[in-house]
Amino acid sequence: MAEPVLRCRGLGKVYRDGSREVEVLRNVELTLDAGERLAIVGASGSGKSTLLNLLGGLDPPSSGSVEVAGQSVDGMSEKARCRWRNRHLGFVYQFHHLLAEFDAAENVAMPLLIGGVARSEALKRAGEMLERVGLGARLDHRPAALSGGERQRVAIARALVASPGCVLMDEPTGNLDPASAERVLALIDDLGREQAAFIIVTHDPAIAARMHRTLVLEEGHLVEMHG
Ligand SMILES: Nc1ncnc2c1ncn2[C@@H]1O[C@H](COP(=O)(O)OP(=O)(O)OP(=O)(O)O)[C@@H](O)[C@H]1O
Repeated sequence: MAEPVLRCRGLGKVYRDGSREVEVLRNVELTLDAGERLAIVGASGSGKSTLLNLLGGLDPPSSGSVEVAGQSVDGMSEKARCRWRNRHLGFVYQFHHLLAEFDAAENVAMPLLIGGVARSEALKRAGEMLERVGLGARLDHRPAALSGGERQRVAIARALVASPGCVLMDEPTGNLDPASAERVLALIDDLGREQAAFIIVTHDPAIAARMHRTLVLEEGHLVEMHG
């Protein structure tokens, strides 16, 4: 049987704020198969962003483990973790997090450059990816010269350019008008069919309905959504 793209076991997160402890995640179990598209929903403050940060190795869990492509992040050095993240994961955040001083093609090329691909090849592949997201005419525009929807499409191109097994998205359309949001979602449908598994955090039931499976975070537990 094929190995899952991502698996977490007994995942827990407690934030300590002075003498106060907030237990945000409790014993979260999740298995994501290749090509699977999963929505995570839950009330504001239920821990969705926290979970995504743990899954992406951006923040350490208080308990439990995360494995991506069969490899656990536990105990990795910072450098090894960055390499692991760059190789296996793509990220799309609510706010694009593009680098202001680089143009669209350079931003998209970044995961390839970090992964050791030569600059000319990286920029060529970035250009092809931007073409695919409908931004072939914007390669040399810096983020400030792009609309919100265009920036988000650049961020999606960047997340996918190195063909990661898994893409983590935190409210990727939360910040967009309905027409731009639809364009971004159509792109996720399209690109998702071809390659990566996706986990998308969303408040929007209509977006969740487009995924294969929806899980809800409730009182720290991740459970199947019913009805
Ligand atoms: N660094 C931190 N220190 C202390 N508490 C935190 C920290 N980060 C998040 N929290 C708390 O953890 C809980 C979960 O936050 P998180 O941002 O993961 O929720 P969310 O479901 O993504 O919310 P939203 O939908 O509003 O973005 C919240 O109660 C928040 O206040």
